[in-house]
Amino acid sequence: MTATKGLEGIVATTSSVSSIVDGVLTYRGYNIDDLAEHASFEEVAYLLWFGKLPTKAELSSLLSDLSDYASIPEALVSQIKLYPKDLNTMAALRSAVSALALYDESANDMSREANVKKTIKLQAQLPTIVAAIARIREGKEPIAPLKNVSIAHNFLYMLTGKEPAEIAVKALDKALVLHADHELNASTFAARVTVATLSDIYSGVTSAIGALKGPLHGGANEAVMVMLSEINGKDDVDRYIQNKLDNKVKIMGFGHRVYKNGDPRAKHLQKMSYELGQMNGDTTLYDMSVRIEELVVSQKGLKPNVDFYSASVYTMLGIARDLFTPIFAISRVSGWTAHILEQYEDNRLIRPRAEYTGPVHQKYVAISSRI
Ligand SMILES: CC(=O)SCCNC(=O)CCNC(=O)[C@H](O)C(C)(C)COP(=O)(O)OP(=O)(O)OC[C@H]1O[C@@H](n2cnc3c(N)ncnc32)[C@H](O)[C@@H]1OP(=O)(O)O
Ligand SMILES: O=C([O-])CC(=O)C(=O)O
Repeated sequence: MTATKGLEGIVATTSSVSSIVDGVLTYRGYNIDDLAEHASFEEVAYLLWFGKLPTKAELSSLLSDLSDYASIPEALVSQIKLYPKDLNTMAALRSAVSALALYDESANDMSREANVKKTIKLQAQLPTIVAAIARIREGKEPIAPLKNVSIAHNFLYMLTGKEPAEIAVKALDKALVLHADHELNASTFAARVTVATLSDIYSGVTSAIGALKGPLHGGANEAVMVMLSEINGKDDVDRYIQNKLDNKVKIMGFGHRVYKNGDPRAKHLQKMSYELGQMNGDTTLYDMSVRIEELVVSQKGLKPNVDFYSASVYTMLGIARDLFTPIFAISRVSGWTAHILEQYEDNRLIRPRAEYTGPVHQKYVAISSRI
């Protein structure tokens, strides 16, 4: 038995949810460029869950379910109020989603029907939970979700209590489309491993949130913003990046396990970053990002991934840095749950082997004789 570090190149499952072939990302066979240009996030979520684009009637029924399920239990709000104010938002989200299972009578009902309902509930409730965490940690009361608006619209509204600008809703909606699914990324794999034991959907999503939190995965978007805020304007980019590269420090938002010629989602976020900068009359973050890209591409041959330009996009939308990764979760829960449903459909326990590298033939030594 020989291990492959990080399971690189190992095909661990079959899936019909999304694919990456020759650098092209598709959801259920639809190219991400096409979806980013034309589809709403809710249409994409429907596509991921049910394998086809919704008709008008199907979409309107989904929107109505999402609206009906968007509130969260009062007891959960009370729990969030007990979290420390200087919380880590992803840790808070992980805890809150785990707790959500306690308030769902059907949490352990493993029928397809119950799991589809929980899928839609999780999608509806995650934005409400994230907005509640964001407000409560600032000492504010959470804001109840609006009825009959998109997830992007509702989330921005629940953060501030103000009607969001149409351009902000459109930008966030597109970002949600771009983040919705990504084949067997680490958090999706974590979700599939968890539910393959026939554990419940909340356990799967809680595992996934834990995996997404790390800076080598979803946490990189926040780390990109930390980097941008440490750089003193465009003229300071070269000094800062050179110093990191000379010291072999990774530049967050660059590189990818699967894409070696660039992440197809990055160009959409780059364009949004440019457009939002133009609209706000300040392209500093965009300009800095472009210069960072030039340096990292020329010196390391590494291209930006989905996390790189999303940092400047979210900042220009007025969103706090520590909400970037939770926003990733708001989108990716659509993909996680699509994979969980797929796993349940044709399940087998996921249990690979490890190549043992420790000592052998050890003899037990009584504690009195140990040194
Ligand atoms: C949504 C997402 O999850 S997208 C990914 C988000 N993560 C990041 O942006 C974090 C920064 N990037 C990385 O850490 C990596 O590129 C990963 C984790 C995304 C992919 O990692 P892997 O396929 O395991 O590549 P690995 O980390 O082994 O890197 C291979 C080589 O490239 C280098 N490298 C990889 N990424 C970077 C980077 N961002 N900056 C500088 N060097 C890098 C490594 O140092 C390593 O060099 P070495 O061979 O000289 O030691
Ligand atoms: O696929 C990966 O390894 C990481 C990624 O880009 C994602 O999850 O969107």
